[in-house]
Amino acid sequence: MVIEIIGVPMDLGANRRGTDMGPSAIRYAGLSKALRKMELEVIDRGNIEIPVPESIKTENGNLHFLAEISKACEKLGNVVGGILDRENFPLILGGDHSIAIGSIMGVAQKIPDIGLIWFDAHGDFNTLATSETGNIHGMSLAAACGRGCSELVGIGGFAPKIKEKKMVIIGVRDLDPEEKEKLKRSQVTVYSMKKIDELGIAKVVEEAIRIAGRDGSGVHVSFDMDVVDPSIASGVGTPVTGGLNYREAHLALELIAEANILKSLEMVEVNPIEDKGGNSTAKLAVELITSALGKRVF
Ligand SMILES: NC(=[NH2+])NCCC[C@H](N)C(=O)O
Ligand SMILES: [Mn+2]
Ligand SMILES: [Mn+2]
Repeated sequence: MVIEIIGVPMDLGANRRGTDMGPSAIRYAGLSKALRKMELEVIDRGNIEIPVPESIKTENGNLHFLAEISKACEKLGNVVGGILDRENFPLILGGDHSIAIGSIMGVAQKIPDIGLIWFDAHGDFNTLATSETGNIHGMSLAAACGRGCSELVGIGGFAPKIKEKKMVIIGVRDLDPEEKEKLKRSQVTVYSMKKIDELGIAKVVEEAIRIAGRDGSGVHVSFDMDVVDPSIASGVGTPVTGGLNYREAHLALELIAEANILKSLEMVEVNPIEDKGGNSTAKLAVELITSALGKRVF
């Protein structure tokens, strides 16, 4: 399998600077080398250009950097589509989670009935009406469902990107009040940390694979590093205690690899500025990517 890496140095969707350095941090942690060691062929396509230099504030009403994020997402979607056209595997490095709108545009365009497994401490199910921050990284899942403003929802010229029935969120523990109500009324399946405590991560992932991977069309995995507990993933912009432990995170991705359903993968929200020890979060991201791509303990 040929893995094509594409970085998205984006932090305009978050309230804290630093996730724009995520792609560098993950590359520096040895991503290509780790993949080549698994005998995968790797092509690094570099980064998507973000249309705004870091210090310029062009805040757009209550949706910060809407135009810039939409533009970058559209570009990303086209690059991801191209990778799939070449029958290669898109590995997308974030960047804050707003970029998922672009990744999902690209995969859904090429694989119309694709499912989605979204690992996150958050729901990212806000719209302008419910967001308390105006940050687009808290709205990207909603946008993929066709909920929210047309500039986000309509990226790539089609909506919704994926049917809610084929979307699963794993690891949630921090929802805004109205976001929670909206998510409850949606058809998205949500496995909160409580559910993981009760059922165990293996059972949860097995069910997620069944729901998102139904009809054999494959899944896109969007992995927000803040789903992992901050004690081992400190380098994220919006940490929340009570997350997945080291083995739970690996097992989840090992099971997805074993199910042979993964069509594309994105790792987002790595923020090396916040990291508490030697780029450890990016190193963990590299390890988790290898698990998702089939590395086995035994
Ligand atoms: N991808 C993320 N880390 N999202 C965090 C979102 C936090 C909060 N719910 C918001 O709307 O701003
Ligand atoms: Mn997220
Ligand atoms: Mn999150």
